[in-house]
Amino acid sequence: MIAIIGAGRMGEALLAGILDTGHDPAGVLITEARQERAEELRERYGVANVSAAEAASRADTLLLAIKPQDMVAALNEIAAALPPGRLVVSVAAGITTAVLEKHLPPETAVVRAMPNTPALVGQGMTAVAAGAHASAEHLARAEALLGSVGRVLRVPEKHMDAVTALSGSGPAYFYLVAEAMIEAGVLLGLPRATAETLVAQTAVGSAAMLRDSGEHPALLREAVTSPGGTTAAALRELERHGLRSALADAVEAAQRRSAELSEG
Ligand SMILES: NC(=O)C1=CN([C@@H]2O[C@H](COP(=O)(O)OP(=O)(O)OC[C@H]3O[C@@H](n4cnc5c(N)ncnc54)[C@H](O)[C@@H]3O)[C@@H](O)[C@H]2O)C=CC1
Ligand SMILES: O=C(O)[C@@H]1CCC=N1
Repeated sequence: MIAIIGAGRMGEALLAGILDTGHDPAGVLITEARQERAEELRERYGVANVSAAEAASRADTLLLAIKPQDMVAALNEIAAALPPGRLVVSVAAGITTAVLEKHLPPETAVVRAMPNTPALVGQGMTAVAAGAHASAEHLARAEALLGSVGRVLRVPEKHMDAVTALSGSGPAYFYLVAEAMIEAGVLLGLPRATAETLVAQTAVGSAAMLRDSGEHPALLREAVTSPGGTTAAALRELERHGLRSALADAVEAAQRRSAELSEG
């Protein structure tokens, strides 16, 4: 039995992805504080909403997808009812395995994970790091669960804030670029629906080449850039407006924020 504690945006992405892989909804519980949200998910996915204590006592694996600011309160509720031998996986930004362990019964196996919302469509990217009491079997169990909704990479825990900044928040950067490109297409006079289709499929195609061709992105970009052509004219403007340094500053800010969240 799996329990997802906190079924907001990330919790739902994981829930939907896990069910899509053929997991029986009867084997998944949710614990969601907002009643109307719990009801919506029950209707959509057929999963039951139970108290944190019931989730802790019935599920072998607890997946915590609540905000970092709500984490300690939720851990205290779970800790009171958690039998030995359970696996607790947290996807909260900035919450270290040490903090999780401190608020759970001694020796509890914890895994810190950082997924992203494309898990909803089975294309997630998750990084995992084991806590002090998580065995190889626990880590493998967390990897199998998160691997059902995309790719999984093991990282040292010290890299988790950087991972959060890059792949955890990363989808938002791509969506912002997509949004801006669609608006630019509309500015050029394209119908909005046309611009949306052009941008979405260009994103999908570019992402597939980036992942599957084995080529460095710089080479893929060069292949689009004809001498004296349109792409070179566009790229010069992107460089002039500081796209690279904007991204470097952005991921640094995200990493800092992730580190701040661990301070409570
Ligand atoms: N949204 C994203 O792209 C990603 C989010 N995360 C992490 O996932 C966590 C959740 O983020 P979001 O889904 O964006 O936030 P959200 O606000 O959409 O979801 C949090 C949910 O938890 C519920 N909740 C709060 N306290 C609770 C409690 N004690 N018991 C049961 N339910 C409770 C809230 O009602 C809400 O539905 C955060 O820790 C975030 O760092 C990690 C990776 C990506
Ligand atoms: O914005 C956030 O804090 C969460 C963590 C990574 C993506 N969303």
